[in-house]
Amino acid sequence: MGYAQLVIGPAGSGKSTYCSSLYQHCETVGRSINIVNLDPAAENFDYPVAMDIKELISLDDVMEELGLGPNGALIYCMEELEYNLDGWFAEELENYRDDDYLVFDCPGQIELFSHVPVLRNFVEHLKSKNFNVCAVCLIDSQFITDVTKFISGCMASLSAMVQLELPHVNILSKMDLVTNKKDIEDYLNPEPRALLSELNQRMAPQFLKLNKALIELVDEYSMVNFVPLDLRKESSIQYVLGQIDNCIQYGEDADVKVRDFDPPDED
Ligand SMILES: Nc1nc2c(ncn2[C@@H]2O[C@H](COP(=O)(O)OP(=O)(O)OP(=O)(O)O)[C@@H](O)[C@H]2O)c(=O)[nH]1
Ligand SMILES: [Mg+2]
Repeated sequence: MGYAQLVIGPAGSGKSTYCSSLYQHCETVGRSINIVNLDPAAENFDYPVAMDIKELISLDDVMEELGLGPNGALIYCMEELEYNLDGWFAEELENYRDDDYLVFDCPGQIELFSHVPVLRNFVEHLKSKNFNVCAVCLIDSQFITDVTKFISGCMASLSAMVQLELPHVNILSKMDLVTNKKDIEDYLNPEPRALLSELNQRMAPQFLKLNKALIELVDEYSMVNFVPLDLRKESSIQYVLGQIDNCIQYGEDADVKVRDFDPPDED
């Protein structure tokens, strides 16, 4: 059984920075982790790249040779990855053992969840190779400043959830930039009724029914569950990682192993 995180979220939400902080954290605690770059446009990396989609295809080449714009070229690159799941990707994957832990740093384009089934098929492929996969969805805390933005963040996350059908950990990134913690706390574990009344105040009267439906949706899908992440704090990274590990049952077998080899009491 392998373990994998699929790190997703809007452009600039902090995915690559999260991956590199996670890598450093794991170095510190002596845990093995492999970060994979799935962004064909990525240029600089703050983490050692275990696998790189750019070895398969690069965005610049596609834009130049096919005359596509950046978003079209990205879709083309990701479809190329899909086409090579049993070829290039399977060969790369063979370098990893059964219990290895992979973290996929994805591109930020929303089209990847809303338009094309690439990531979904990618996930199915990982599952067929016996990986336990979890989606790690980053939302920039700077965007969650009022109820309308909060709902919009929830919807983005929900659309990924529905497309990918994966266990999901929602993360509020860049907590170091939040000066007034109180503003954010209202959204970390919000009361649906409080959200609704706030939303109703913000919107014109004809939206009352829609607001109610939206809040119910968010509530029923348990979307109102964001874990704050402050990369300055080792304890925060550790907590987030713990939540994700839990999701993919990482460490449960290891626990059993440790118990099996417990030395007998000496006295
Ligand atoms: N203050 C602060 N800045 C951050 C944090 N995480 C990311 N950033 C900054 O936000 C910007 C975007 O971060 P990235 O990690 O490149 O975001 P990304 O989601 O990988 O972006 P794309 O790959 O373009 O989709 C960079 O300038 C980062 O330095 C954080 O926790 N705190
Ligand atoms: Mg990135």
